[in-house]
Amino acid sequence: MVDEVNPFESLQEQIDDAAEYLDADEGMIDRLKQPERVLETTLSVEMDDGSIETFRAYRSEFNGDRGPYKGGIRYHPGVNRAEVKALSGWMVYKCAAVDIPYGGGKGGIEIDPSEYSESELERITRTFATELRPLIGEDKDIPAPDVNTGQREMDWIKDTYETLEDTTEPGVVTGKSLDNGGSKGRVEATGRSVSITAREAFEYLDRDISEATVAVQGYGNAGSIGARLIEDQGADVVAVSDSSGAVYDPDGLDARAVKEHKSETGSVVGYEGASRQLTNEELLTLDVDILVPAALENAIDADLAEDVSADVIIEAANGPLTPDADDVLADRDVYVVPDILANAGGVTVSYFEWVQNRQRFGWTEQRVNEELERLVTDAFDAMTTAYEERGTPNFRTAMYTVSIQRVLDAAEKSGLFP
Ligand SMILES: NC(=O)C1=CN([C@@H]2O[C@H](COP(=O)(O)OP(=O)(O)OC[C@H]3O[C@@H](n4cnc5c(N)ncnc54)[C@H](OP(=O)(O)O)[C@@H]3O)[C@@H](O)[C@H]2O)C=CC1
Ligand SMILES: O=C(O)CCC(=O)C(=O)O
Repeated sequence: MVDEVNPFESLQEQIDDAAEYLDADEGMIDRLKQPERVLETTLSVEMDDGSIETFRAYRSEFNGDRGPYKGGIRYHPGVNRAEVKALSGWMVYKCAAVDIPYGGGKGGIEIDPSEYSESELERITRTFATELRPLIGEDKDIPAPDVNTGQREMDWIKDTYETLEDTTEPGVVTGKSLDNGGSKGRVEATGRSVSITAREAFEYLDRDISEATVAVQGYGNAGSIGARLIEDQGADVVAVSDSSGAVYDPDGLDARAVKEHKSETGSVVGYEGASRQLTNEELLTLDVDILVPAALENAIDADLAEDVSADVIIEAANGPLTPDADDVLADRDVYVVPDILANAGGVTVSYFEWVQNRQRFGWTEQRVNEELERLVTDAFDAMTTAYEERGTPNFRTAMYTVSIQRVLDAAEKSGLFP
């Protein structure tokens, strides 16, 4: 990872790059480059042995022009203020890309959750939810899962909020378990948009995805399901990795079997169907057709980008390429489907979950997946149209021009600046 690149500065650079193609007031663009507010707090929590431990925690509300703030909660030792600000900004432009009525937010706790028991994690999460209570609500700010959080944490947050508020408000968080008001298809949704956008990119380039080879960095929710759904289109997933290393087989791994192995042993490493192990760096530069970074920010910098051999990159992770890497890849004609579209399936089905919660009416999985397909392919078309008509250097800048214009239109038409 390239730690010295500040993801918040990357976000601002991405906005500036797109603004060059828009006829927008400079002040309006500056307004879209800063969060509206950031909560930074310390959680003090009792451990199982009776000691007290403290944790830094954050929630950034970036922009609410198009609707309530929306975005996940991350548990990771690398969480910090700049990262959370960047992630919340990316949410704004992601929700606008798929045209769902949300702004952007993101939160996190600086913690390695693998070092804590389930009961400690529950107390940590409930303490965070208590701190978040004044900010969140189904019309205000709606958290969801991100790295190292999932249904369990969302259920705890919902329960804490509803208890403190003495209400029933399932739409206060999304990504909940089905038993607690979650949506069918939410667990698979991020991987599903990864696979839909891979298919669309191959169609756009007039290539056959069933002939493609694929490497996936990160084998959690986004990466493992993305791999499985791309494999279902006939492609060969030849390499996958997690934080312990990578496994490789030129004839193709079995994405489901690797996931089972990881669930049983904690890592993809040691999967017996692989012909050999690789480092994460070797995986990122493998000679494959599709590369799917699905771990964390800054996985590929300009130097590494020179050695990337894939033709198409589908950004399942948020912010996996530095802006300099983007420039190198555009010069080398590597197509990058940007995070704000490729992984937008997660927040899109979160939106469907929120709609179902408000309607008190559950949708079938078929309906969820059809609506997801429609919103993601519409966004892909809007991106490629902007790419061709505006002549942007890459898909990312094209997608940002579409998203920023939508946010600007909402702000202007609401009479924000009479
Ligand atoms: N979950 C969601 O709905 C969404 C997630 N995303 C983004 O997708 C990315 C992954 O999130 P998600 O799948 O939810 O998270 P998970 O926690 O489910 O998985 C993260 C995966 O990344 C791996 N990883 C972490 N560090 C490295 C590293 N240095 N090298 C290789 N692999 C690494 C982890 O390995 P290990 O298992 O060993 O810890 C794990 O397999 C993030 O950028 C997130 O913001 C975007 C949209 C929605
Ligand atoms: O489902 C959501 O609301 C947000 C998911 C998320 O954090 C993301 O898209 O990065």
